[in-house]
Amino acid sequence: MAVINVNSISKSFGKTQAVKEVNFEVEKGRIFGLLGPNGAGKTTAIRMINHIIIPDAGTITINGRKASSQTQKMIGYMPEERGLYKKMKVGEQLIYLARLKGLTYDEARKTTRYWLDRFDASDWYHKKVGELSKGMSQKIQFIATIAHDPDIYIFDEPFSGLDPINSEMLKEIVIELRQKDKTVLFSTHRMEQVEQMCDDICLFNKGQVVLKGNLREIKQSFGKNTVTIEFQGDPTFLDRLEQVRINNRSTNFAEIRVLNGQDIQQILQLAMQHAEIYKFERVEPSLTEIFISTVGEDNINPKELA
Ligand SMILES: Nc1ncnc2c1ncn2[C@@H]1O[C@H](COP(=O)(O)OP(=O)(O)OP(=O)(O)O)[C@@H](O)[C@H]1O
Repeated sequence: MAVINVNSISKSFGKTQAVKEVNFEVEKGRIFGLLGPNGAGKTTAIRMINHIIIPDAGTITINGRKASSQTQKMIGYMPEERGLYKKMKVGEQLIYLARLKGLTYDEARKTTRYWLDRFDASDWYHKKVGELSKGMSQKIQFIATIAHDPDIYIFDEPFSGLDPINSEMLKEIVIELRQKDKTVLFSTHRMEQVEQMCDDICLFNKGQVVLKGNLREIKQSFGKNTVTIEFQGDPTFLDRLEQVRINNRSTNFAEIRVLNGQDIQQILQLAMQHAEIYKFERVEPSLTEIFISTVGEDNINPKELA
């Protein structure tokens, strides 16, 4: 039985259909990524799973029980809009929130100390939340979500605002949750995080699911019609390639998706005429490429895909 079962849910706000007949399942002990361009309906779906808003149609079950204020208690939920009490001190706030989730004072204090220490944030115990930077309060919000040790976690854009060190720390903790057989669903625009963490994904576009399943299988199904190239020299030869789409381009690297039967050998030959080639490899497409080819370039602001 799936831990989270989303069955044909729809939701409109006035004339905007935010979510349209969406289905997906999240299995126990797995990390599930919810992806999609801005406005695709991810947060609306997440709010429905957390019973913050109610679907116009369709059903959601959590561990087999219809989503309700009761199932809300089974979930550690970090919403997109971060809500901490700015005037309260970090330590007392985390203890207060953990106690609301049912922990005794001693348990709440112990877990607060543990997680602040894990995030190198023990010094903040007596600081007011209002004095923290965006990234610092993001970490506190994350601790508040996980400290009571629920079995299900839902994070809406957990990496936004975090520097690379803290993103890495958060990633490690999410992977640890899976090792403890916890179930995690999170939304993100950070494709590299998804590639490194997720077992399964669901890609939304315009309120509908356009791609879902096991990440490994999805990548395999796209075939090895992509090359990555590392080179030294003038990168403008890349602009001369026809019938390709270039992603993840930098001064000495590019990921080239080969379209319409373009010959990979010709790409190599052209590259060798203009640059010193360090590496030329035929690979499965990156998730960025899968995202763009599925959703369509017109629907994406490139800045969305970090
Ligand atoms: N409370 C609301 N009232 C009116 N429209 C809303 C409301 N919430 C969401 N929408 C609309 O529903 C659509 C889906 O929004 P949603 O926030 O679910 O997208 P998202 O995929 O989470 O986007 P992003 O990646 O930008 O966070 C958008 O067109 C948005 O304007």
